Amino acid sequence: MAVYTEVSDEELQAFLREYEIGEMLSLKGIAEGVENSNYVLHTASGYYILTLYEKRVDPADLPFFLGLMEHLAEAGISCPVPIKGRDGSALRELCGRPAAIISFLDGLWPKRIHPWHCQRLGAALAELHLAGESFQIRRDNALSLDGWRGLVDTCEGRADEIEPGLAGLIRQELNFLEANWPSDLPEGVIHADLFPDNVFFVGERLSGVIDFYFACNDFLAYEIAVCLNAWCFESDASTFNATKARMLLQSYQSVRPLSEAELAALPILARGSALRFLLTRLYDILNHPPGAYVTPKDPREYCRKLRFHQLVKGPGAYGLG
Ligand SMILES: Nc1ncnc2c1ncn2[C@@H]1O[C@H](COP(=O)(O)OP(=O)(O)O)[C@@H](O)[C@H]1O
Ligand SMILES: N[C@@H](CCOP(=O)(O)O)C(=O)O
Repeated sequence: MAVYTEVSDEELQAFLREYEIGEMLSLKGIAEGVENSNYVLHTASGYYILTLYEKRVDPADLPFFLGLMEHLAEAGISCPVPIKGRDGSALRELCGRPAAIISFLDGLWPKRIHPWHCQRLGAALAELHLAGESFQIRRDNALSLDGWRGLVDTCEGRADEIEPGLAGLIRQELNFLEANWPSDLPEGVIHADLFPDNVFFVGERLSGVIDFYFACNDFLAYEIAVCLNAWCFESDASTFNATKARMLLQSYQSVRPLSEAELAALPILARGSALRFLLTRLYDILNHPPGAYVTPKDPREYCRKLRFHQLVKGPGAYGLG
């Protein structure tokens, strides 16, 4: 359950006086999510999402996240739009936390992934990458190579509690990635957490993308690798579904063709992406406060995905060629 901060009726009413979105009708906490406190807010003018940004979000990054959503929505990407108050600002404070209201997106995230989901995702991702080209603010990816080293240093002492041999796996993989990580691929704004729970569908139409709170500048092809991991494995997390990957890659390339260098880099980018989610999940499970509402995600899923990519010889393994 992701409601860390409770909001009283009085606090909410005072907060809403800063907006022109009508009288408050109801406020309901949202159980899903990990990072922030999210509520569905119903007012006389419709439904919205109220987010209170919790301690893992650096307030200095919020203008990037909110500005990006506004920029992408203006460019025609279906994503939440930050709602501005009477003073023209979308970012203010509630219950001692930075807080914002964003528009509500219709749709449901897919619990079971079919190849057609991956096809819709590929084109939407490429459109997002193109729309991000003209966004002026920059945010480096704190969860790329440098960040991974910090997480390995913090976690490796207790990693074998989760799976025997895990400490060795992550140390060796980090060494490999540090020696081989590409340096000259096309960069741009990426969502960086484009998992199925952040992509909504209405029927077979992709209705929108949410949760831009990891967005940053990085290799565009790294984002594709994140999606290959999050969308294209079967539920055992070891069996890779090359049909889903082909649908994703072909559809992406129908909007933004990938260079030879980007295609050749996919296996190492997929290894890096697997290590990134392995490490953040490992950190979260090792530092999970007893009794906390949020259920930590399983890092071992990403060990299995990493082991798959370690055996990959080239991009053909992802359904191409
Ligand atoms: N703009 C939105 N429209 C509709 N539902 C949303 C929207 N933003 C968030 N949600 C709901 O809130 C849940 C958690 O949001 P998310 O941004 O993923 O949280 P967190 O960043 O804490 O992980 C989502 O799974 C979805 O159900
Ligand atoms: N997608 C990450 C966790 C981040 O959670 P989200 O609810 O903010 O998408 C993972 O699966 O490890």
